[in-house]
Amino acid sequence: MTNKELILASGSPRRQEILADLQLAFQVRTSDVDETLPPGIQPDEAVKYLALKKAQAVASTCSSALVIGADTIVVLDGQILGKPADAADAIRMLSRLQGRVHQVYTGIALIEVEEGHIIREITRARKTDVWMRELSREKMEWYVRTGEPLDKAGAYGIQGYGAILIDRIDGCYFNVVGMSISLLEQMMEELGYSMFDDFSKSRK
Ligand SMILES: Cc1cn([C@H]2C[C@H](O)[C@@H](COP(=O)(O)OP(=O)(O)OP(=O)(O)O)O2)c(=O)[nH]c1=O
Repeated sequence: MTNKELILASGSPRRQEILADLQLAFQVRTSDVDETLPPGIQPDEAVKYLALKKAQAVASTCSSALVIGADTIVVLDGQILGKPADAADAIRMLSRLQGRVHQVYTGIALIEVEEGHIIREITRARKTDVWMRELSREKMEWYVRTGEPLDKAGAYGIQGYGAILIDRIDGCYFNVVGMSISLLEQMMEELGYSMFDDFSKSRK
């Protein structure tokens, strides 16, 4: 058992739901980091870079904690697609993704803080291949009208109405939603913790 707090440094409702569904005791603390990427950075490095930035911004305000940061991007033909700027941008993104396979990368950063100091920090990234089916203009317009695409990388959410757009995936489903549970547990184990032994609500 640990006396550390588990802190999710993310405003993403999807990431909060992932941890809540696992019955973990955690707090949410967000920061406002600049998400500009260094030019030419590779996708797996990009998501680790941003996940770490988000986690570091929150870790610097903690006294005794394990802080989780994460970042998700969609990559098509090697080009990074972030969140759409507006509905027209969402249609543009979906037009490019439909009928094709793309990659979703999510980076996770885990930072251990003790007595207000960062002791250890690790970052990992995972990739999932996602096949989106062919979509008519009407289908894309309907989907964008649901409002779902606007706050999501690649303009879709596999966990919502977006499920009807996706034919199949190769890799971790939770990695597409915003954070791979198995990768997070693996990272916790690397630091000598376990989600369920240390942060399960039933153990508090
Ligand atoms: C591809 C895909 C992305 N997404 C979401 C996950 C992330 O919330 C979002 C990518 O944006 P991120 O910048 O990774 O995260 P965020 O801005 O929502 O939250 P924060 O920066 O505070 O951590 O896209 C889905 O919910 N479903 C999907 O299928």
